[in-house]
Amino acid sequence: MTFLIVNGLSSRYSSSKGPVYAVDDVDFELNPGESIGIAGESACGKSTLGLSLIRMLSGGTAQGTITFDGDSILDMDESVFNDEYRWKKISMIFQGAMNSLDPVFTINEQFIEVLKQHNFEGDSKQLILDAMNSVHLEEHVLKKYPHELSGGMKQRVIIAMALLLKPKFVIADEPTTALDVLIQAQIINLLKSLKKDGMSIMLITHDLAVLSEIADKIGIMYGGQMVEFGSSEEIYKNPKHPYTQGLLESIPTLKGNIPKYIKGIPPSLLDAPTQCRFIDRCPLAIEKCKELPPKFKTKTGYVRCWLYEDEK
Ligand SMILES: Nc1ncnc2c1ncn2[C@@H]1O[C@H](COP(=O)(O)OP(=O)(O)OP(=O)(O)O)[C@@H](O)[C@H]1O
Repeated sequence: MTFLIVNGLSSRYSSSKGPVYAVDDVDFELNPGESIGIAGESACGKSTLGLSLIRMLSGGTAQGTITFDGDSILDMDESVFNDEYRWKKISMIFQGAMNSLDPVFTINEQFIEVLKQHNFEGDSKQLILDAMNSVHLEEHVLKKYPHELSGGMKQRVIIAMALLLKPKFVIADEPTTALDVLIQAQIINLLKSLKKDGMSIMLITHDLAVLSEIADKIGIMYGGQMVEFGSSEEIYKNPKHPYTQGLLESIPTLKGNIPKYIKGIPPSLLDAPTQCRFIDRCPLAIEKCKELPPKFKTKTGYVRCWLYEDEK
């Protein structure tokens, strides 16, 4: 029983240098209450994937199919999507949003403004209190201005804003970046408790270690493609793609393993994918990798790597 099915999703931006292949042919699906972690290096298309799901790509277009609760959301009129989906069923915590709180308004005024923008008619006070409650912030915080709050509290306010209309799916784009480690742990615990209450989360991060706490499934992005997708258990215990293996080996462990790093730089997204995106950095590359690998099925998902061709 899936509630979200993403199939062949490709998102492109136009730029002065030509199209940017920011997301290329991505598939994944989620069951109710399941959460997915999206990991990968900077500029590999993680935010673009999230923005495509909430239809907020600026300067870009998305193709393929996204089915949410049985509706094909890329085919919907913008007004229908806005009235019925955006913020109500699918919401997003944008990267760096805590720095965009308006310094001249109290937190309560900013909540009310958000509700106004959504044409909300109803008991706004109760809705705001519910959202504050779900992020464990006390009512008195509503009277404060952003500069009176710590970074962790501001991030909670941003999460509360995303939860205001009680969506069932929240995309959290790097919600712990720029917070110190203790606050990071608090925010991750908060996301965990939201998940426990039944919310599905897409957690976008470049930090694979953070994902283990939240994600039931993981998608590893590289050069705009999801090069591996599967259950988090499979990805952590039996990573298949050499890039996933490299990412996992780059995490420092308490056992004292020396973290390895992946040499080289990611490909330019200005070039359309015609061969394996990882070919220049892959220690296991073979001749066949000059062809674009399809998605080979794994136990719980797929891997885009020719090394798994025989396991079809
Ligand atoms: N509005 C835009 N117009 C043109 N290109 C864009 C636009 N937004 C992003 N890009 C490009 O698309 C590619 C993917 O960017 P994206 O922000 O999705 O990556 P990311 O994995 O989220 O990176 P980060 O971890 O640094 O946030 C990058 O090459 C980026 O420069």
